[in-house]
Amino acid sequence: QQGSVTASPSDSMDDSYICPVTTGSNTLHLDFDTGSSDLWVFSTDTPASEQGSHSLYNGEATGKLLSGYTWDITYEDGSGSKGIVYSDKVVIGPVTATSQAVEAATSASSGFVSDTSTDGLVGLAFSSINTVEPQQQLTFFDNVKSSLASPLFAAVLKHGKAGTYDFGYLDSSKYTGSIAYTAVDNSQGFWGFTAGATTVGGKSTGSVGAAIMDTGTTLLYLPSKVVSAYYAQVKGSSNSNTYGGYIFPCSATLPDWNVSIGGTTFTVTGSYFNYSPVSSGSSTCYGAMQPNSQTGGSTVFGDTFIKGHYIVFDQTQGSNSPRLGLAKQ
Ligand SMILES: CC[C@H](C)[C@H](NC(=O)C[C@H](O)[C@H](CC1CCCCC1)NC(=O)CCNC(=O)[C@H](Cc1ccccc1)NC(=O)N1CCC(N)CC1)C(=O)NCc1cnc(C)nc1N
Repeated sequence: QQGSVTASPSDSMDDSYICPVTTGSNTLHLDFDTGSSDLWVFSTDTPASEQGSHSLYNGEATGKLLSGYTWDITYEDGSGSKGIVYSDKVVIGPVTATSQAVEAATSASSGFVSDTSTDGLVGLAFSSINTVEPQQQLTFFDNVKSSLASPLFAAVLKHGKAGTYDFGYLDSSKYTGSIAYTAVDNSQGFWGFTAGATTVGGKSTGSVGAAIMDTGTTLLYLPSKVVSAYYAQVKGSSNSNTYGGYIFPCSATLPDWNVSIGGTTFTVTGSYFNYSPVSSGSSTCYGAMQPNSQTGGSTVFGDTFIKGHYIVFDQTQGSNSPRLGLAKQ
């Protein structure tokens, strides 16, 4: 099988990208996250006080309870959720997993409860970091990959408009030039890779090193040397304690940023580095490139990098030789 599902920005800042997913017989809007490996949803098992206006999965109606199984996840940004586990049919686009572990939330942190755009997450990192106990469960991709035309999925996210996640095939109409491949280190359960030399305005701004490709992270978090060299090219920028990161006048001209990955140079358009005003109506803006000290030291290529590129999460060389493919959209 193979197929594509629409991925829509959750808000005007491209904070995350949301896709319709049918779990059992209900369609929910879920955040596809290559930085975690649990598929969890708001459900009829979520306390009514926490259900908010979310669409709900009804495990009792369509799923098979995995008796005694639990899950409990905490994310980089301190948010989290936990609950019980069903096995059920999950359909993404035209791709079906017949017995997918659907993790029903019995509690979720306040950010999830109030974020009405998202009814849960589809974890697409490696199953080695799935949090279900007593027996770890497989991700949607791991469940379907042997039935896909090719064992791969592609993220085709866009700035301010709908893109897609494609499962099982490469779509040459969605990228230009050729795909550059680079080896993945999945020892920590992530789509880890090595990024190389960076330049801004023709000047070298240092090398990046080990990084992860994470659709579930909004911004681009890089070594401080690279970040400070970038903002040195942005008039009026500063690293603000007040706002916990680099800020600049919203009128500033933001230069493009270039990075070498898999022997090819990729560019993030300067305007993508304007995340948003620090508060509504302010003429001071917050940068979409920030130091990796904000992410516990991990260098994370989040949506700021991913949107505008064609990123292939690929196991065609075997599940022990995962790789990332990158191309320009
Ligand atoms: C099995 C755990 C799993 C691997 C887990 N993985 C992750 O945390 C990475 C994963 O991609 C998660 C997935 C998120 C979680 C929140 C909901 C949306 C998806 N990414 C992050 O936590 C990166 C930091 N957060 C973000 O980038 C969120 C994403 C978001 C978007 C829209 C709405 C709400 C949240 N963005 C914001 O909060 N924004 C508001 C602030 C603005 N400056 C940027 C945008 C982990 O590393 N946990 C270990 C961990 C635990 N505790 C801590 C403190 N750090 C940790 N790393």
